[in-house]
Amino acid sequence: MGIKYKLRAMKQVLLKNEHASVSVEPLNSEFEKITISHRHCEAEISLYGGQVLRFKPTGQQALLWLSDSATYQKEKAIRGGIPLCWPWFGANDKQVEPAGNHGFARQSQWTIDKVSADEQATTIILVLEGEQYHSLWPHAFKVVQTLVFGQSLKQSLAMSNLSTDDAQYSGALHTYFKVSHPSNVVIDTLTGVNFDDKLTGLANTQINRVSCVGPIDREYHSADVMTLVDSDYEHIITITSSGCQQWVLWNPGSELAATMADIHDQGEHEYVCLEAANTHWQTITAGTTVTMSQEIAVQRN
Ligand SMILES: O=P(O)(O)OC[C@H]1O[C@@H](O)[C@H](O)[C@@H](O)[C@@H]1O
Repeated sequence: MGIKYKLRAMKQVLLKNEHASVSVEPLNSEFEKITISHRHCEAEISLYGGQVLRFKPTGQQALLWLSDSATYQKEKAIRGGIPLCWPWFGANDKQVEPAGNHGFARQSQWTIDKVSADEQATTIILVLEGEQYHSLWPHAFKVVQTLVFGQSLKQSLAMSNLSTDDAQYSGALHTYFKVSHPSNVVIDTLTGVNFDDKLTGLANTQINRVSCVGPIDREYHSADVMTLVDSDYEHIITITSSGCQQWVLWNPGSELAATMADIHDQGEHEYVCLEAANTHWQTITAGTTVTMSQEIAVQRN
């Protein structure tokens, strides 16, 4: 089982120095959030899901979308920010019965391991660990998420298999990028890349510039650096991944979004998900650690 989680009754300052202040406070009666203020950025993280909710580099647009209708409730995932899809991505295709999308990490309480800040950034390290934690993933494990909030956001997920058997995982850093409108967004770095289209079930190659207007749900087989250019926000977001073999591009489009209670009215016109992912099963050999990571940086265009 995972570590028993104890909710703090009131706001607690975790760190305050000449560079940053970091505090943790109740988000509602069950959950807590960490708030970070640094000269280079403002950010928030929910300990439920270990999920970055907000990141705004100083002098720039907020980079992450968070639904106004997001639910903050056990056994539900928070819609927005950067949900952690782990230890499986999408539906768990090893199971006969549906297992629930995207694993259990985004529906688990994470704990704070370390907080530090210097002139360049605030670093937060969160941990999720357990054994027999989920019937579909019984392995003893420890996942360490390191978040470095500075002018950019660096995020890494180090997954340790502490059991004596090899384990398999798939996963994604499921980033909801806040955009002026998906039709204003260009991701030319996907042009020429092979993809699996989850809506048609067909494999294809991206010949022309991809449209980010939903419905779109594709797994692009590329580990290249991605650029997301938003003509109205007049900025370029650069996303660099490591330990990830795919980029998933997802926007539900209006028809599906209208059926999703946790997307506020017209919310699907405010984001594009571009997810650093391993959509196929990967092995974590017994006793070893593997890492998925990304860096998100923005510049004016
Ligand atoms: O609604 P969820 O479980 O957060 O998933 C959202 C989407 O996440 C994307 O990563 C998947 O490719 C989509 O198929 C899925 O619909």
